[in-house]
Amino acid sequence: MAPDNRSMPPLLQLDDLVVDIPGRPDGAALRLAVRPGQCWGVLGPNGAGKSTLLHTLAGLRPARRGGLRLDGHPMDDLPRRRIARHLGMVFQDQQDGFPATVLETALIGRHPYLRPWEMESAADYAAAQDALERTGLEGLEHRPVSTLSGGERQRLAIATALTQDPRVFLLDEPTNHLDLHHQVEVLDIVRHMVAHGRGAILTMHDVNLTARYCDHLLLMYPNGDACWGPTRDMLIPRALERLYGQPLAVGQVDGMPVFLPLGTEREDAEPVQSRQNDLSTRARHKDAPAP
Ligand SMILES: Nc1ncnc2c1ncn2[C@@H]1O[C@H](COP(=O)(O)OP(=O)(O)OP(=O)(O)O)[C@@H](O)[C@H]1O
Repeated sequence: MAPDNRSMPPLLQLDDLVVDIPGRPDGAALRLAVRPGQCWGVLGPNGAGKSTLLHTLAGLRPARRGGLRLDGHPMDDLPRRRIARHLGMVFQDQQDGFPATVLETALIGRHPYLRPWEMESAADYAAAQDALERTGLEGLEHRPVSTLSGGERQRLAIATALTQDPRVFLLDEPTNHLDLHHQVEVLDIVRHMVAHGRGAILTMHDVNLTARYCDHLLLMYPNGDACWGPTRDMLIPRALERLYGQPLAVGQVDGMPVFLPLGTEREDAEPVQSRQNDLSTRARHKDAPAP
């Protein structure tokens, strides 16, 4: 049975945090806690403020109101190095700051643990190598990052965060640029880290993968509203339709809800309830034509 992590002290706590989205009135004050073993998915349409929230949680931009606590300590009181050991951020788009190889880039994850001018140790190299292997980048160690494909670059960003080994992973669209197999592989890695006592917050656009991998959801609406809670309580079709302004069909696969976007141009669009389909794998396999 999964441990009841509600009794564990939060790794990251949002105390009535209001994200500062330029030119917009105050949105909802977020009061939630990320505990060891929890994976939070942040869903919302383009421009709702998901990346801005993650940057705020990483301490890269100030909140408009409220505060953050790491392990119970106000983040404002903590030195940057301590924060960098606690929080690992993967950005939505990776920038090539300066020419570097794949291995050198993964090793950046060890910087919060090194003194100024200290060289990486054999253990640091081993951590980077292990992260590259876990993300399927072994063999590319000496390639310039500029030669990587979009998906390889995204996996390198995840590998760098794994090398950093933070307590909380802040991942801005971690499945960006990834094919289906690598999406699942990366989310399995996140799940593994979470199962080993880390916490994670992921912004995502794929509702179905989010529902499958995240045990908690935060829904961010474009008007600044937000709601959050355990995933099983949040997957309400009408709430998701309102979130995206998008009609959805709802089915089931292996006992999990599955949401499919419907065309918006149909005038005869039926209400959600009557569009529910049984997409269970057993039903599909039974009805599938013989190969
Ligand atoms: N530095 C800035 N100056 C002005 N506006 C900004 C700035 N940063 C973000 N914004 C605006 O804030 C809003 C929220 O942006 P954000 O990138 O957080 O949204 P998002 O939910 O992550 O979107 P997406 O799903 O498209 O990645 C957007 O309207 C964006 O244009």
